[in-house]
Amino acid sequence: MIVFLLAYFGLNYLGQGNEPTISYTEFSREVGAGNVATIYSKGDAIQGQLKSPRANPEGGGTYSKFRTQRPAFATDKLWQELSSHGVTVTARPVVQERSFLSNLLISLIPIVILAAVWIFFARRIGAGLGGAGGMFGRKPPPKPVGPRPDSKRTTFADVAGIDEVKGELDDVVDFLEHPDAYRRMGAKLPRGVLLAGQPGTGKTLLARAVAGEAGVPFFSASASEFIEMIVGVGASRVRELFAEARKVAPSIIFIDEIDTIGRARGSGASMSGHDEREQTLNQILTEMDGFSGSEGVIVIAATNRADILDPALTRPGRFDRVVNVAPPDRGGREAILRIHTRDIPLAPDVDLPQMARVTPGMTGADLANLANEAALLAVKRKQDQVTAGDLSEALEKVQLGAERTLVMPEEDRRRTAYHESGHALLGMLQPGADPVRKITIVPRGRALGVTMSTPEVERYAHSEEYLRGRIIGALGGMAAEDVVYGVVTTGAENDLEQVTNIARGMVARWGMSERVGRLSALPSDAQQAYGLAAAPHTLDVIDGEMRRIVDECYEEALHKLREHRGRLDALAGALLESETLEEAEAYRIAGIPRLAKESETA
Ligand SMILES: Nc1ncnc2c1ncn2[C@@H]1O[C@H](COP(=O)(O)OP(=O)(O)OP(=O)(O)O)[C@@H](O)[C@H]1O
Ligand SMILES: [Zn+2]
Repeated sequence: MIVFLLAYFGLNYLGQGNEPTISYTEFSREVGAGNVATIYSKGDAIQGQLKSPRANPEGGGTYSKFRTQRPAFATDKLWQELSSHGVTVTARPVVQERSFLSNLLISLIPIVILAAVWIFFARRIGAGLGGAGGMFGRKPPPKPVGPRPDSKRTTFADVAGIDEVKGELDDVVDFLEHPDAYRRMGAKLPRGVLLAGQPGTGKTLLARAVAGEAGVPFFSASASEFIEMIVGVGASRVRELFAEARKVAPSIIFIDEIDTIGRARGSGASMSGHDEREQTLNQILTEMDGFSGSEGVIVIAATNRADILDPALTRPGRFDRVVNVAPPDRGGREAILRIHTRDIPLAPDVDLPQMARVTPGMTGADLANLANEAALLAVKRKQDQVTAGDLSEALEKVQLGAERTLVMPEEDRRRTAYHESGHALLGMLQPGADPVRKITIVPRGRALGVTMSTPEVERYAHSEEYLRGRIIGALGGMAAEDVVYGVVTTGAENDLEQVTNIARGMVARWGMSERVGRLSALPSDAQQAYGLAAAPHTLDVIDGEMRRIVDECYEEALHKLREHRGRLDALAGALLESETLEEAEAYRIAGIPRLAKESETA
């Protein structure tokens, strides 16, 4: 672009000033002699070109280009004379006696106009007409990727290691397959499904597989595409996208990176582009609200920042189903490796279970990449099979090339395994506590691991003993690190938040502290509105009581974990091995009978 500009400017500027200025008389003589081919005039200034060159009056050589000035007294006879001698007259402004700068500016004008027109049309074409508006990196509007005969369609068989997630999408598939059956029953269907999970966990793949399973067209767009555009276009593209999808319903619309337009308003949005974002988001919401619910268009959106999404997005009737897509555990990684080595001839020494063992933390995309790198190595070495050596070399390469640490350091895994085992073990030991459903050290979101326990039946009132049990369980992670390593890490932030909330409730809201008494000691918002606030002295007492409860619970947690150290080690070891333990397995490994059943009736 720069090169083009200079060349254009240079030509224009250097092209003048060479020609001599001749007298008007001489000019008339040349006209009379029939030797003038062309003239340009502006006002009284004339530039022209002779048919055959003349000797230069101002110096040596000859000239054929010239300039002259028409005297004010020249009459219109000139015109007659010119025409009678067949002179081609072109009237047009001539650049003359201008500064370097104004010449430059004038030279730029046509380019600026051209560029503006160019951009305008490129965008128009790209935005609306389905043409090739690729000049500015814009993608053409999404075309449905339906079941095409030439390409293999993606199905659930192509997705591995995230079986629970597939299960959650089964009914979406069923609905897309038999929309009429649902319609007849008057059943309302999910309109939007939000897939939340870190990059590379297979969200796009999953959405594609839902379409493939149901055999319906798949429209895919990335939310960031919408806001790259000039204002107003994002929303109209959304409108088109939905119109297209409705035409061929049942169908799926997939919107990747929904967080780029769906982040909560006012959360770090830049000033520019803000409107466009909001308009586009509103258009999506409007389209979804406009669904009658039985049209058969399902919107699947993906994000790796579910935490920053505008709550408007997850309201009922919109993306009201949120499905978390976590990275795979060991078994899952093995299954994914199998899928991605389906078409690769493997040498007998390849041990996929072992590969799965040494790749904790890797996502499906990482593993697909790993398999491909190994195949590339084998080709380079002219082997006809991929060997275990290729795979481990590929692993090294993939890890070196990655920006983030793909494989969690063993040190962190061990610590996480103990942390989660601490939560779980105390949950299992505590009479009356909610049963432990699942323990995992597969990181999700910002958590390095998760221990889930949910009540068998919904409880509406909690005893003091139950609440203390919850606090002890929540402190269990920290306590386990304390017992095993003698130091604690930052991994317990969330746990402490929970602990604090429960303790505050016990002391200040539920009358479970002798010293504070049966007072609602921390005013609710409503009470504050009436000017009711706790006395400073009361706040001190509350603080002291909360500390006392939490300290007592922590002592008990430490005590119990020391007492049951063997169980703690067993759980942590099993977690390191398989990364995820389901309820029955967890209780078996800890050697604890499930107590939950009896206590639930209490
Ligand atoms: N669970 C899985 N099973 C099989 N292959 C997987 C799985 N997860 C990811 N992959 C492989 O990784 C590729 C990339 O995954 P995909 O694009 O679906 O991830 P994503 O979660 O949508 O990532 P992003 O957030 O970066 O868009 C897939 O095309 C597939 O080859
Ligand atoms: Zn924890």
